[in-house]
Amino acid sequence: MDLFSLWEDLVTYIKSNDSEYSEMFELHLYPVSLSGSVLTISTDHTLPKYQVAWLANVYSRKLESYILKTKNQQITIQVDNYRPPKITPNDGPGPVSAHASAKDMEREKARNVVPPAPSPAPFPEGGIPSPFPEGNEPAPVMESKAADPFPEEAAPPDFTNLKPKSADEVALPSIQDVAQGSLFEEPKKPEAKKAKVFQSNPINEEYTFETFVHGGCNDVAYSAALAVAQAAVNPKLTDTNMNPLFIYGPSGLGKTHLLHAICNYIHEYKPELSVLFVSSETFTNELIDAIQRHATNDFRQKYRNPDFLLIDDVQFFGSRDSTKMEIFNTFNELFDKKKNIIMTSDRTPSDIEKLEDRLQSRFSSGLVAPISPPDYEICSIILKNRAEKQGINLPDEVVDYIASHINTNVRELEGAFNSLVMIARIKEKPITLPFAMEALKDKIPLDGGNTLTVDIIIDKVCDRYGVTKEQVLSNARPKKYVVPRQISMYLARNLIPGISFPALRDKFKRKDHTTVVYACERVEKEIKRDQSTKAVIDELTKQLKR
Ligand SMILES: Nc1ncnc2c1ncn2[C@@H]1O[C@H](COP(=O)(O)OP(=O)(O)OP(=O)(O)O)[C@@H](O)[C@H]1O
Repeated sequence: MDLFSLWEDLVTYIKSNDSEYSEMFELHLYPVSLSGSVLTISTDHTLPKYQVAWLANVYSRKLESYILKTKNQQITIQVDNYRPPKITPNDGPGPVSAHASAKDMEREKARNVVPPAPSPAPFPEGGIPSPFPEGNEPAPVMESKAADPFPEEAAPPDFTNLKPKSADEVALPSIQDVAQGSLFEEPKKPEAKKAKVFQSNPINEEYTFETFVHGGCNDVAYSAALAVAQAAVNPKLTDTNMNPLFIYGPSGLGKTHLLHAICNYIHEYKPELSVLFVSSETFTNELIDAIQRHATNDFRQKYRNPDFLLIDDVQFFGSRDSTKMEIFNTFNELFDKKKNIIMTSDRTPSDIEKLEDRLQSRFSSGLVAPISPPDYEICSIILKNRAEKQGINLPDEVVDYIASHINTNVRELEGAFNSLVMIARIKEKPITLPFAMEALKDKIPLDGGNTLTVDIIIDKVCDRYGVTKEQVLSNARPKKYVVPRQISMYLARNLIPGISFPALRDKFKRKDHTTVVYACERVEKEIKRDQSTKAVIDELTKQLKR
């Protein structure tokens, strides 16, 4: 395998699988060397460090696993963030390991803040042609061991294998700008932590950026959350395009984890900032309480002053006028004061029917970042991390078995892992594949289980209500069709992990996905209001999950 055939292969892969990254790849990246099992990629100096970190920490892993799968070779990708010239020869960005932790990257940054100065060409003679126009080439980054504050870090990239290659021989892939313009600079931990400023919801210290496993399904949300937290530490990095940050996706995929991670990060690096983290329910309840006690000033004092307001599950915001008005005013005031607002929801702002238009547009005015169900790789890493943390010996075949069957909801994945560990402890048995299959048979049917589909759900509901599928899928308005139609929509949305409203719109042959949103909310309300509806839904759910 040589450098350029590997590179071309990666380019083809990126173009066909992640075409949205193509532009950035083409403009900013090029292969530098393939030395042993290390592929070094360089970025030009215009690529923000934040995106370099994303490339090094998120996307490289995906490329590595692609190489492993297709070429059966364990390659590590290093990203050399090529920066403009430096005044002193003592500083310079070393390669960012594809597996570097956030802390590693931060240390790397510390060596990288020096103004430009004229200096020699970036590559040794006979090396790869510079991607920069002649005369505009940035100078090389000089490393000096004596002055290196982090001598244990990896050596600079190996340029010895470089062969000349003209730019048009290499189609350059690019990485999409997932969190625009966030330059990544060194946060410094304060010497002594000040008093904790968190209010309301307690923060789980385990939920950090380090413990969040990220990849293609969640990297936009992860990167944006990290960027927001980093901007708190270094306000120069603040990107107003990301305020508010709105993270959405189905249940159990780590949205709340990311909110905790932001709080933990700020608390670690900038504890003097005030961070208020609440659920939408807390917000609504406190508002109602404040109105009843004639204490709305206290409420406003609390909610309109924090540097960061994080609100979880905003789809549950109440629909009272007073709540809507208060959210609107709180939002506007924080926004005007350039304070940060981060929200999560199980759907996009425009899909939250109860929200009036002006709130929907406020919530959508920053970055709306999706989280999708995890893929097999992410699930495997999460399982391995859990097992390692608890000192459990989880054989690879068990990891494979669980990750390939439960890979749509991390909460369920964790539940399966916890049950398995618990049963093994109670029975005092080692965890083997047959043991795991038996222990998890409620969660993973031994026959492999039928994958639940919208059609199966509709059939089951039709049986229950004595109507036909055609009637459910028609536009007929009699109640005897509307009820099973709405219940089918509700069950499909809740039992098929990751299914989106637009996908349900198509399955149910509706013109507009808001019909599905409305149906789900309607059924949710009915379940709360009416015990017999709840019983029917519970029964159908049980049958469908069998
Ligand atoms: N990518 C991930 N890496 C590590 N742990 C994760 C990841 N995604 C989710 N988890 C874990 O899964 C569990 C559920 O996550 P979380 O509560 O953040 O989900 P959520 O999207 O907020 O769900 P809901 O919408 O139901 O509130 C948590 O224990 C969380 O730490």
